[in-house]
Amino acid sequence: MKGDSPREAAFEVLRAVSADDAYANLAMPAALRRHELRGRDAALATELGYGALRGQGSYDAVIAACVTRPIEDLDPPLLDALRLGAHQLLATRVPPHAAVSTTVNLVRRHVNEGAARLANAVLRRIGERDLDGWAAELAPARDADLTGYLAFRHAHPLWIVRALHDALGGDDAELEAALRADNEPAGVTLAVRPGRGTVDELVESGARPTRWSPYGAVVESGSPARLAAVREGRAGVQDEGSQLVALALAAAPVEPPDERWLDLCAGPGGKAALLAGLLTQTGGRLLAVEQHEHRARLVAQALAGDLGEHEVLVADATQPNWPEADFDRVLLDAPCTGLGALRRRPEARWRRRPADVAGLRRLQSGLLRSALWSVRPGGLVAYVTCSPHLAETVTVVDDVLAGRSDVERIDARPYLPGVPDLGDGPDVQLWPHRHGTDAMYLALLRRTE
Ligand SMILES: C[S@@+](CC[C@H](N)C(=O)[O-])C[C@H]1O[C@@H](n2cnc3c(N)ncnc32)[C@H](O)[C@@H]1O
Repeated sequence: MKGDSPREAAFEVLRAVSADDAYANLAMPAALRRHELRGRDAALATELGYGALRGQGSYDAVIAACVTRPIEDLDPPLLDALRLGAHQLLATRVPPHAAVSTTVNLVRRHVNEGAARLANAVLRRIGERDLDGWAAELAPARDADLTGYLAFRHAHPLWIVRALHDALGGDDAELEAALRADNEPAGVTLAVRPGRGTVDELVESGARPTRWSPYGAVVESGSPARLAAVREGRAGVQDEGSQLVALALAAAPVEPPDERWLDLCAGPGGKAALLAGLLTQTGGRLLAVEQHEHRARLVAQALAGDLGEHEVLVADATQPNWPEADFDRVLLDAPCTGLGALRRRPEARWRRRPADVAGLRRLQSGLLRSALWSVRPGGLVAYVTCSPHLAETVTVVDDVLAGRSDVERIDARPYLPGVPDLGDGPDVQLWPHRHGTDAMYLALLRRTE
């Protein structure tokens, strides 16, 4: 049993995701702890579990081609085990006989002997082709329908492939690179709280500095909680793209005074902590607003050791209860589909629905109006999403600015110094395949009157 603990852990995570709607990035660490997995065993469990979840749509199509009944009629634990087996056969270097026998054993333990026999037959059929072979059999032809082919080959729902295609301006080669990057595990990036922690300290503990953010460092292996700076609140987990967009808001010029900053959607507080740290150095005050009480508590925790003035307010930011035009800089890190962070959330692509976009877009527009209402003439608003979907990015900003003459869209690119491949501006779209960051979007807006 002990030797197979990585597969047990991966299987438990798949079960938690499909039966209980769990988030894999929370379920996996818990499963690793339960099975006391570390080092290579933990890495194997994570690769198998996350890989099976990322590839689920395509693996289900392959499994469906190898069984005679609809896959919805399969016992759910059997289906999850088959997904785990399909991933090992089609996307890892696990020898096929090991992929089959370990999966069959899982099914025997968790379902029954009859299901184990079925699993054995299905997995042998799956192993008759590699992923390209299955794509040739099940996906549209690459030449006839590129997005349909890529959706299968790189395991993304078609609507997401289309959204990324549009956001990349229709560049087919880049689209494939973007899809591939979503399937690459992302390292854990930390941000030090300015004035409280230093990147040198993280580097001395084995992390490597991020390429562009002067506050970031990447932890290649092990839990970040082992670092004293993280345990003591002087650094926190934050993607480099998130750091860069918050830093851009802080770097763009504003005529003094420049001392009242607002974070409209602050939970869980990563960007608020970065902004509060910067404000401590120049003197100023941060108001961090968050609608959900439990997330507001996380913001308060993130800001706990901050030496500057700050306040955390639980409120709906579409209904501001603070004075109009009272802030010099406003960050709106809007709730979004999260399509820019798919590499960190293995199951998210199959859970999100295209219908989510319209509701979010309405909320994003309402929040952006509040942000512009809150900022004083001459002040700046950063509209940020961790999604590159045009309906959540450029379109929201275009819609809200339409017919308004009191807001100027400024070129955000100079405020991400050194970052290459930022396109024609004025907005910035970061990409995992170009920048190694999450796909953060940033529009910088100045109130002119
Ligand atoms: C993308 S997250 C923000 C991430 C955060 N800026 C960070 O760096 O840690 C969006 C947040 O907005 C909050 N939110 C959603 N609707 C809101 C509203 N109407 N007013 C205030 N906060 C809202 C969500 O609860 C969520 O915590």
